Amino acid sequence: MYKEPFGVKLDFETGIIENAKKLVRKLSDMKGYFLDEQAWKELVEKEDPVVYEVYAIEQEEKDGDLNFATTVLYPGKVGKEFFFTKGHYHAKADRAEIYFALKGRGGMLLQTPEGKAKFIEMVPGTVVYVPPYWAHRTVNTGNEPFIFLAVYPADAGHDYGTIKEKGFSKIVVEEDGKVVVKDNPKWKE
Ligand SMILES: O=P(O)(O)OC[C@H]1O[C@H](O)[C@H](O)[C@@H](O)[C@@H]1O
Ligand SMILES: [Fe+2]
Repeated sequence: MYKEPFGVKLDFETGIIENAKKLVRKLSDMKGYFLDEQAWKELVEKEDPVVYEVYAIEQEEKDGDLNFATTVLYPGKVGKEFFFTKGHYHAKADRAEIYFALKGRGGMLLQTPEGKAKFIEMVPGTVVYVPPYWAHRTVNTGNEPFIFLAVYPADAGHDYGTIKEKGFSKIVVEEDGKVVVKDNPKWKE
C-alpha cells in the first residue's frame, strides 16, 4: 500500500546520483539532430564523443508519482552548434517539469507545438519551470560539463518523434565567440 521513502546522494561535482539508472548518449545516437550534417559525420567518424549522460531514479508510470534525474551535458559543438540533449515533448503532453542547474552554464530551448520558442539561460542556481505542452531541450554553451537536476511526473513519458523530425524553430550557435540564438533554417512547421 505505502511505498518506502528514501534519500539518495547527488554529487554536485559529477552529477552522479547513487543507485540511479545510467543512460549514455553518444553523438552517433543523434543522427539528423544537428544542422551541419557533414560536421556531424566527421566528428562521429573521428571520435564519436559522449554528448550527455543521464542518471535517473524512476518510478512506475503512475499518475501522482515523481521521477528525478540529473543530466551531465558535455561541452562541444557540431559545426557552430553547441551540444544539446535530444529534446522532447512529454508523451502525456500536459505534464510539467522542473529543472535546477547545478554546475557549468547553458540554457534551455522551449517550444510550443506551433513553434513559438523561448531560450532561458541557466547557471548554477537557476530553476526553470517547464509548463505543460512545451517541448524542451538543454544546451551547453560553456566549456565544462553542464549539470542539472530535473523532476518530472512519473507518467509524463517522452515523445521524441516530433522533435526528431522537425527540430526546434531556434538553434543555439557560436558566432564570433558569442552565444547566439537564431532561427533554424531547416525548421519545418
Ligand atoms: O530525454 P532527452 O531529451 O534526451 O533529455 C535528457 C534528460 O533530461 C532530463 O534529465 C530529463 O528529466 C530526462 O527526462 C531526460 O531524459
Ligand atoms: Fe521532460
